[in-house]
Amino acid sequence: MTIELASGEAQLAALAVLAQQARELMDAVVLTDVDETEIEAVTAELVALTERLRAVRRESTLPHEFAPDGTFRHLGNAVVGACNPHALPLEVERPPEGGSRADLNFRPIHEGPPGAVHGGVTALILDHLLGDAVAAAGRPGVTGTLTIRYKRLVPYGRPVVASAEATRVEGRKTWADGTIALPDGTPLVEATGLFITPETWRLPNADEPDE
Ligand SMILES: CCCCCCCCCCCCCCCC(=O)SCCNC(=O)CCNC(=O)[C@H](O)C(C)(C)COP(=O)(O)OP(=O)(O)OC[C@H]1O[C@@H](n2cnc3c(N)ncnc32)[C@H](O)[C@@H]1OP(=O)(O)O
Repeated sequence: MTIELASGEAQLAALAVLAQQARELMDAVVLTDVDETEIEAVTAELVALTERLRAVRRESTLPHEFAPDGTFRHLGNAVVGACNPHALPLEVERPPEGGSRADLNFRPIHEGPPGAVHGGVTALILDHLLGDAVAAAGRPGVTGTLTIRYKRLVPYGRPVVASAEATRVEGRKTWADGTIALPDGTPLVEATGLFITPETWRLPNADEPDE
């Protein structure tokens, strides 16, 4: 059985709480050291819980939309979606001086090299943040290219700061730079991306170079 995507805000709020619990479950799974009997018992309970959630299904994840308060949101997004357990979720701010930034804390579930965050995970975060920065500059687009320079291992369990800004516009193409850094500003990962506004998103002045 499927239902329409339009859902009440109470259901979405409950779903966000469920997604957070699912994140805590994932964190518990990667760190648990209980014995195999307990693992099997928990697994059996999870099978039953999974089937309860599957009883009524959407046809796709929660969409890009405007919330009742007028803010734009994408609750099903893999990076920022409060209702998507895969999402950190990243809480992106747009400072008055421009660009985009987010305080974040990676977790053991994000491990790549021993004791550090997987490079694909930091690339995911920077892809989104650079994309948000070009959107904040009025040039929303999809990633054409993303270049990452890994300068130091990224720790999990410690606060880090991600930031990005649009740097150049040329027709439908917009470039952005970004970093993930320690709170003292020490850069850990740097990124440069080219974002392209698809023809179907055509902006009124998209063919006019801004420079
Ligand atoms: C409703 C939503 C609202 C959103 C509001 C904001 C929300 C808040 C922020 C969200 C932030 C999300 C951030 C995550 C963003 C992803 O992760 S998006 C997912 C990853 N990216 C993709 O899947 C893109 C897949 N590729 C495509 O869709 C198409 O190839 C593209 C990129 C739209 C280009 O197609 P096209 O428009 O047909 O391009 P085309 O006319 O051939 O070329 C145009 C120009 O771009 C160049 N170009 C084309 N492709 C490339 C490329 N890959 N590399 C370099 N140059 C290229 C061409 O050389 C050409 O250059 P010029 O000759 O004009 O100098």
